[in-house]
Amino acid sequence: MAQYSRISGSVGLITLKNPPVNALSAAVRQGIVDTVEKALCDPQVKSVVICGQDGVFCGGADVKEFEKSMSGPPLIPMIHSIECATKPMVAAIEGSALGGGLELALGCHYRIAHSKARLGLPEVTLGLLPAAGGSQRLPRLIGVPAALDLITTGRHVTAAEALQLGIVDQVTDHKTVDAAVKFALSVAGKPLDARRISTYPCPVVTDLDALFEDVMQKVRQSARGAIAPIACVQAVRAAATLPYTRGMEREKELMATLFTSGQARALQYNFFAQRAVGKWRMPSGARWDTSTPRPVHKVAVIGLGTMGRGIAVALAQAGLPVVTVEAQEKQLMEAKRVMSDMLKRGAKRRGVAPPLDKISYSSNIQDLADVDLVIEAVFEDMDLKKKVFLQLSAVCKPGTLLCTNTSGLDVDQLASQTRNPELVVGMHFFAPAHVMKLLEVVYGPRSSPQAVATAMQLGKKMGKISVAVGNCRGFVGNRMLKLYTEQASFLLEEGATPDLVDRAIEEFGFPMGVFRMSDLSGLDIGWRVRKEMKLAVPGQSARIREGRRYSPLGDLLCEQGRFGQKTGRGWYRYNKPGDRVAHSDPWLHHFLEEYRAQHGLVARRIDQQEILERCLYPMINEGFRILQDGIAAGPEDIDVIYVFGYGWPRHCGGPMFYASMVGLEKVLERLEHYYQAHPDVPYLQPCSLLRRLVAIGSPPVQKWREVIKNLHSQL
Ligand SMILES: CCCCCCC[C@H](O)CC(=O)SCCNC(=O)CCNC(=O)[C@H](O)C(C)(C)COP(=O)([O-])OP(=O)([O-])OC[C@H]1O[C@@H](n2cnc3c(N)ncnc32)[C@H](O)[C@@H]1OP(=O)([O-])[O-]
Repeated sequence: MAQYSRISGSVGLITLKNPPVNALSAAVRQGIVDTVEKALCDPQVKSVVICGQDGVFCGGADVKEFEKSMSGPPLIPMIHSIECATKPMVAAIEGSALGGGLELALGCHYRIAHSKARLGLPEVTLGLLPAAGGSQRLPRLIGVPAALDLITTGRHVTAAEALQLGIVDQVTDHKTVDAAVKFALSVAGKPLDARRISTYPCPVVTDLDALFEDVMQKVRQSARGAIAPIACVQAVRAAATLPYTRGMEREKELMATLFTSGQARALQYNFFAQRAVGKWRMPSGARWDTSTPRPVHKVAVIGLGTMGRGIAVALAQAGLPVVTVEAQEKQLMEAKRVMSDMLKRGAKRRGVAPPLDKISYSSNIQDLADVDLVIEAVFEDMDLKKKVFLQLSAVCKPGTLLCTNTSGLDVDQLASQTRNPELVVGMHFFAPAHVMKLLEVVYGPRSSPQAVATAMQLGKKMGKISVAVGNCRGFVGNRMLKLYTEQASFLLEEGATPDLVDRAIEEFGFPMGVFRMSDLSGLDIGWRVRKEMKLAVPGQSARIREGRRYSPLGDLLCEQGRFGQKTGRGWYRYNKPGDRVAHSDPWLHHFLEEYRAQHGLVARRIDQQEILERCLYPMINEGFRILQDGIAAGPEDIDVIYVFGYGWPRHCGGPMFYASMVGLEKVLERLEHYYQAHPDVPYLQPCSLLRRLVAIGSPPVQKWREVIKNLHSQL
């Protein structure tokens, strides 16, 4: 909807009304067409201001409409008619002007923005391009290099940057609509020919071919298989080389390919999934909107290894006072030096003062008496963590939330050490914790909804995408990852090499293959856990343990001191310890051959399809088990965890969305096939939820929650 009024005698005011972001739904587009016509026909009106209600200009096209057949007036002619208007049209931009919202503003003759507004063309993040003239108008307005940057990354710019780039004409700290009305009065009756961006020639670029070649190469590299960034470059190239109308035809053509692509569906699903995970619910029925978080004014981090340091830095960067505790004096001093550097670097990047005074350092746990929330990040050892929780329970004031950053240990066992188990939750950060977006908030059977709400809110304050999940070994992310890494080792036993497996995974779109990733994080971490579980026994190379297939390859490498990058040797060879460039290692290939000979294994040719199916489908199957067990509330939770914590390519949606794209029947059939071929790997057996979904006709991923709910109600 759009509302029309006349103010200050001669200014027509059009207000977009579609909360919460005034997206350009069919009704809003119709409203704009009608009110623009009204303003142009009103002889009293000399100029027009377009604004959005509730402090938001416009969040762009209504993405929810993309799934339906299009109705209402199309966007392109609507914006074109605004540009052609014979009365000055002024966009008053508050909050956001994104995508179609900015394209609408670019159709106006002038743009006034509030200093806190943010502008951008983020269509690429939804698998699209700015196809309401944005790819053709923006380069004409701000030049090709700047437009390429904005359109291919989708980044939002501040009003100040928008002014500097020439996207807006004026920035105000006052009421934007008032400033726009004043401006509209001042330009009434002035000629408009020079204000119609579509008539501008695109600013000349010397050596256009070299520029586009360079940008295309960079985009291809960072896109990791995503098609939208490439189409964005092609569209801007059309703006730089073709007249406007032909450029618009090219924009339309490119958009047509993207619009119906699986990647666009995946990215748009992911956009809504990110928002869905904020609306968490627990199996008890507790929910995000009925649980009130406790106030958190002061936080503590105990244990200053890599994770603890990153967490404390992220908290300080979010503006929270943090008390850090590390028992060993030497480690404490080293952490202080490293964390100060991290804070300074981060502040320099963001152009702010480093929040050094937010962090205090102590070696005495008694200093945690007055904090509201503690995040324990000591060594991943249950006995040690239990001791820490016992101490915390005695030291902290009543009501302090006690959180553990364990990556998979039983949160409930830790809770049982404390006076108030309902105040214990897991806060599983991902390394480096001040950079990675994901946070798994893990509730145990006794965690209170208030504790979950508090951890979720703290995650939000820290700029994390937080997902609430239930308590089980490895939670969601690591529980699924275990099968992925295990399958990769099995593939080596059967004839693959680390390079072959990694190439297939990286071509799929992961930033790093499974073995490169293992070398980066260190093979010794998993080895230590397996030794604790008595699964790994030094000197043993048996391939069946606890009645099922086991690959001792990782253990055998660790026994040789090959821990990955840090030792300069792992699944790959590095020029020196700590080096990051992985080289294929003839030693390893020879070692694999000997290993196969020792176990009577005959190497066979393994193709890319098998690598992907063997690595990804068992993970997906485990994802279905996680849903069936109620550990994750819906497929969106799993997908968000994988995209933001494990590098799953966003344009494939996440493992569960990907399964729905591939077809659940196919996933089921391949799992059955692999289970038959490897009956000693129990988790290859298709899970009953997957079978159930296939049996009822493979409903779309958005409907799975309903099926799961019915399944649970029948139990
Ligand atoms: C061939 C056809 C030709 C078509 C031509 C199209 C051309 C055009 O170039 C395409 C586009 O514009 S593509 C679009 C390009 N635009 C973008 O990519 C901008 C996407 N939006 C954003 O980045 C953020 O929402 C804002 C920064 C706007 C607000 O952030 P915030 O204040 O943290 O708020 P929040 O929590 O994020 O959202 C609140 C609620 O609004 C919902 N919703 C939001 N935008 C929506 C939309 N466009 N739509 C629908 N819904 C949208 C959101 O789901 C949530 O709903 P819930 O039910 O309450 O959960």
